Amino acid sequence: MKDSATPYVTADGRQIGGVLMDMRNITLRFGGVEAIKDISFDIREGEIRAIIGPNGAGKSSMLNVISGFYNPQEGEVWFRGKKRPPMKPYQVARLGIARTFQNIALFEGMSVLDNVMTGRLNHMRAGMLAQALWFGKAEREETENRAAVERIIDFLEIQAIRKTPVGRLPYGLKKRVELARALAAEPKLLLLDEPMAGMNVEEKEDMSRFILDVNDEFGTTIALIEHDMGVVMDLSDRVVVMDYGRKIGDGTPDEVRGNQEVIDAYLGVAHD
Ligand SMILES: Nc1ncnc2c1ncn2[C@@H]1O[C@H](COP(=O)(O)OP(=O)(O)OP(=O)(O)O)[C@@H](O)[C@H]1O
Repeated sequence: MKDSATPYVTADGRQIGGVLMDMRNITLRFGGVEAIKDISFDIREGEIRAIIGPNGAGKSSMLNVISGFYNPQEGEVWFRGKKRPPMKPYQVARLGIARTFQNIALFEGMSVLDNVMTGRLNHMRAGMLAQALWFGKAEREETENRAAVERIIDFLEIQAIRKTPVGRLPYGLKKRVELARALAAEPKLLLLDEPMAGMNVEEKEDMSRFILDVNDEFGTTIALIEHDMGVVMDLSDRVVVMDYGRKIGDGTPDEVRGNQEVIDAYLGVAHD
């Protein structure tokens, strides 16, 4: 089965490797509220992994633990075979974890190109003075960064709007620019917070295709939270189901669909 760490090839020919991220017995509290209760799951290299659950289940909290926004009171976060100590989000980003946000977080007055360039900040090493004087290493780095960003802009088919200020774009395209910016960081793990929220059917289809293409083309491991069940079941290799801060299901879309506790949670069956 796919729970062991043995690499395998999916039905559509994608390579799934060993464990990339391992969440072990995570508990997160806000005062008296236990948003996450002793949850363990892993994310494997090359996988598309979804976290689903009814409102208030703890999904955003979990994504925020993965991205370093919250540090859990209990449990361990392992990334690329190493236990990750409590960190700030920018330190987590440097480890190779990038994310998008539920409420788009772009610079509205800046062009698409400049927004995507901000995703490269972790790849800019030359000092400020060298950059200001524009020579040597700084110049090489700038050329490399521009080339990487242009590749992503082409890949996500946003060439036509590269000079447009983000504030003027329709919602679906802003979401795509946010994806581009996260990809510009060349992450090992890409976190998507409700990538389809607020989109129409056509925009959802486009976004689904881009998520699959990113995973396939760049081999990026993806973890996402999403409310649209059809999308989740179509895209994901495995799904974690949360309810009231607990994990109530974990497996392939088919396994999760057949899980009675999951069905009850979604139908709103009362808890004891
Ligand atoms: N910063 C916070 N302070 C206090 N309580 C919080 C905070 N963030 C989340 N919670 C609580 O933790 C629980 C889980 O919330 P969370 O937002 O993680 O759920 P969710 O599954 O993402 O919900 P939704 O689908 O509605 O976004 C809820 O009871 C929520 O009220």
